[in-house]
Amino acid sequence: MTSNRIAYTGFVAFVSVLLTLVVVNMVQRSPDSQPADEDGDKGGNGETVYRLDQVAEHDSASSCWKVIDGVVYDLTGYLPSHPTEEETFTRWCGKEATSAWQDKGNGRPHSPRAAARLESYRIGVIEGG
Ligand code: HEM
Repeated sequence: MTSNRIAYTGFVAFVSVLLTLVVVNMVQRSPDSQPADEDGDKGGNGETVYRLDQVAEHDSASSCWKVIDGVVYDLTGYLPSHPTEEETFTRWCGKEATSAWQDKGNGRPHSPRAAARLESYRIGVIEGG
């Protein structure tokens, strides 16, 4: 009787551990089951992949996304800090802005300090980019 009970307890413990492992495995394997931001799809490396038409919806000072070198940045929060008149910065919101970033519209590249700033606004990559 006692050995039966021990066997039963052992069996229940075994099944519990097994179930826990199965559940943990399922949760780890399905990052896609979490909703992606703004309709973006999760790419292979876990970064959100956006299409240009999704970026194009964020074309104003109230929501300003730009694509630079295939990377998507949400620069809404940076806008007030940019050291030019607002329009210089906002005219590129919602757009592919690599060339504007590279030459500032005046032929001069941004500084390494500016490039470091940029990285903190990264939200994903562009589809096929
Ligand atoms: C993509 C469109 C952009 C345009 C057209 C643009 C243009 C300019 C212009 C005209 C200046 C001032 C003049 C000069 O320094 O030569 C400037 C300076 C600056 N911009 Fe931008 N900018 C853009 C995006 C950005 C972004 C995304 C950041 C950072 C997140 C940034 C950070 C800075 C900083 C820190 C400066 C001061 C000078 C420097 O460090 O290079 N800019 N930008």
